[in-house]
Amino acid sequence: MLTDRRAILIGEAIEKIMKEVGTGRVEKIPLIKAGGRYLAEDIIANQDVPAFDRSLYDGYAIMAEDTRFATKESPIELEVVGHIGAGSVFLGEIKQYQAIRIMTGAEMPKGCNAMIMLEQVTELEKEDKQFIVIDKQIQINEKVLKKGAEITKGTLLVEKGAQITPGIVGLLATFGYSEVMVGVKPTVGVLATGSELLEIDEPLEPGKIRNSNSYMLMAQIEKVGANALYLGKLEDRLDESYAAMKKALTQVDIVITTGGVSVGDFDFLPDIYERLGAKVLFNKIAMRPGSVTTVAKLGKQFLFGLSGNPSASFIGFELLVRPVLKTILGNEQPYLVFRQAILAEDFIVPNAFTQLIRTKQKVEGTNVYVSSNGLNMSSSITSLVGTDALIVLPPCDDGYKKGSIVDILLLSDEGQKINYFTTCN
Ligand SMILES: Nc1nc2c(c(=O)[nH]1)N[C@H]1C(S)=C(S)[C@@H](COP(=O)(O)OP(=O)(O)OC[C@H]3O[C@@H](n4cnc5c(N)ncnc54)[C@H](O)[C@@H]3O)O[C@H]1N2
Ligand code: MOO
Ligand SMILES: [Mg+2]
Repeated sequence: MLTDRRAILIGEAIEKIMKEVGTGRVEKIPLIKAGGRYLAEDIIANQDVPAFDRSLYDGYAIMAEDTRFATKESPIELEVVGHIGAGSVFLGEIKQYQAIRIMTGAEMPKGCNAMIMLEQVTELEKEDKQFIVIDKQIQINEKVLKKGAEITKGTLLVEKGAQITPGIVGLLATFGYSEVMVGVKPTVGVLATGSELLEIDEPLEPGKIRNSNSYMLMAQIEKVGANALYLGKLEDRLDESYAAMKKALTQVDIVITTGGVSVGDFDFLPDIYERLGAKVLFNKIAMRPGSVTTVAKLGKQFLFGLSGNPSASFIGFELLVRPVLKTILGNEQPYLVFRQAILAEDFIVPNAFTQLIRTKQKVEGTNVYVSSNGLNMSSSITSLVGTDALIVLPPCDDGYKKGSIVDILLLSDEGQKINYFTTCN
């Protein structure tokens, strides 16, 4: 069926969608499961770090004043009256010209205000007593990490919305968070449409193809951090497809469909949205691939009608679904990271729609070069392999020449090996 379609700009499409995203639910989960999730609470220091003055090295805790006149010519001797490792506390009293043998991380004994490393003293034994000889002046607080030197109680450590990186996990553990509040993972159902579709384990038949989009989309959903649910594939039959969609809406938070969203005789998604009474936010975007991408809302639930063409489906997800899922998960910066790069080939075909070209970045020195990663067609699947960014070419009558500076959207955070074998010389 033919429906009225007005292509809107990608930016407008994203705005329309993002206006409709409510805040996600939150839950408390064990820290061990929290990596990669998004904080639903500010983390505030509930103690000083360190919580006590700590020795930074293995050696001797001393009173710095005792070394005031120590020199190579007239070194001083301190008697060693105790011995502690990390985790132990010296409970005695230290007097003038005494020292405590102390290990890295141990709490500084009361009365001691500096430490000296093992390598910097000479150890002596006299009449069954242990002594150290020091031949230089030691400053107050030398080699001691003072209580609160890193963080003082009450400091805001990490803001709500941050992704819990391994570093943040370490921080949370330091402050005793065995559980942490995070955004709940939405469940996203994937429903493929098309009478041509076979299951992936079925042998090919004439005119048929395997349902690759569902699996690709589920991997994209999981990569973002949401839960993916495979809802199967549908024949291009309106009544059955409508019933399947109704059922899907009871099973998941968001439904993504692929295919059946254009103007063909068997493209039933527009009719399904109408029958459901869903609010269609838009049904055409001035982008290629993915121009037919349609997004609707039924109550609080999003229905993403992605194109059936694999590259279009992939890009529709990254540009439109990803920010919604990230926002629901609690991320306040849900968009793809963008940077600039140099075009390594001509794109001189004029296009009224923004082109999004799959690319694999080539880094040479400080320059990043981009060109099409294989077949630049909506139907292409192989161009998605190795793709680590999308080149964004807004409409332009003259197209784009090799050497132009263009925007790219990053899809991967994988880097390149750097040369670790250099020095500053
Ligand atoms: N007269 C017009 N025809 C088309 C237009 C148009 O504006 N006027 N738009 C074209 C564009 S652009 C695209 S993109 C496609 C989008 O079509 P649909 O989203 O309706 O998708 P289908 O027609 O169902 O399938 C398109 C293509 O993708 C293959 N496909 C579908 N599902 C899967 C899947 N799960 N895994 C792998 N491949 C899949 C399907 O076999 C088709 O080849 O419409 C153009 N036509
Ligand atoms: O939507 Mo189509 O992908 O523009 O080729
Ligand atoms: Mg179609």
